[in-house]
Amino acid sequence: MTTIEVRGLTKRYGDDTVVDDLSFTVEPGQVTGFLGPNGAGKSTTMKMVVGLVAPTSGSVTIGGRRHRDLPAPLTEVGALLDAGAVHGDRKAYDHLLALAVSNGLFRRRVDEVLARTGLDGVARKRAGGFSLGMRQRLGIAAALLGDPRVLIFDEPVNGLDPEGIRWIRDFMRSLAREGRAVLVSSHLMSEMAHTADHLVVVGRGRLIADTGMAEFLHANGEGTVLVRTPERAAFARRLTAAGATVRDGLESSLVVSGPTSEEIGKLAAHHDVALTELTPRRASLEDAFMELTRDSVDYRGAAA
Ligand SMILES: Nc1ncnc2c1ncn2[C@@H]1O[C@H](COP(=O)(O)OP(=O)(O)OP(=O)(O)O)[C@@H](O)[C@H]1O
Repeated sequence: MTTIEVRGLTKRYGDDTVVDDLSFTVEPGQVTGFLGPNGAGKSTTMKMVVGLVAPTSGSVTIGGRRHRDLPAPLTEVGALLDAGAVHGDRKAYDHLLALAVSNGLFRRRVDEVLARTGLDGVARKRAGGFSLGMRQRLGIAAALLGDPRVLIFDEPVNGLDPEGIRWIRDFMRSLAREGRAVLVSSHLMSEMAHTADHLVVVGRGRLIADTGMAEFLHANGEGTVLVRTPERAAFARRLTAAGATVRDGLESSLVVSGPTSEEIGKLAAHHDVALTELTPRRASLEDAFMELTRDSVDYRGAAA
């Protein structure tokens, strides 16, 4: 199983430290969301993974080896870094064929990746006429040419319409289900909530959080239930006796974790307690992310 191991990774441009002693691991079989505000150093880190930028110090390895030591890099790691980087006058098929041939890959992979990304119908069309969504698919097709175990995508859904976003999300999930390690960057928490199993959050080049998605959701309120009742103290005791964890919420409410809202409703009915509110809470991920990165946003609007 191939992982990406980032250890003490640092990049300085002059006096600016844009990636600062970053360490994390991207595990196979899951989507790792790489999240941070604009300018946090995500793209620079991804470029260091694939050897396009040299680290000032620290290391990044793929399956234990640095990118420059991989004998056939495209068969180990595929990357979508900039979807615009395709010759506009080249046909999709020819673009992929040139990449395959120059990297010693089988020609049949071109047809395979075109089919997998749904581009077989436009393979003989010039990439210059492609929509942004189709250019993204072509970039993904190129990343998949060597059938690599590790894939990295830099802001793949930026600028796409809802259908394009849905397609990319589902596609990344299917790559992870095949046991590949998938690293995808975004500056939108809401995007990650739909896609990632694991989260690596950065701000000003530094690691802010490295956590499972489920843990992150739970820590930020997902799975709790807001309860209001005129018999607040008595019902809180009943809930605690039934094994729930109860804390005081705003405006005389109770925030209950453990049981579902249905179980809480049944417990109330059983003890003849009137409830005036019973609301399962959804975590506000965007709020949680803003809170996490509050001190590391470079340029904030005047209203913030
Ligand atoms: N070649 C370079 N020379 C000097 N500074 C650079 C260079 N490349 C990136 N930077 C700076 O490094 C910082 C991090 O940039 P980077 O693109 O890695 O961030 P990012 O998290 O991907 O942000 P975004 O979401 O805006 O792309 C920025 O302040 C950027 O201006």
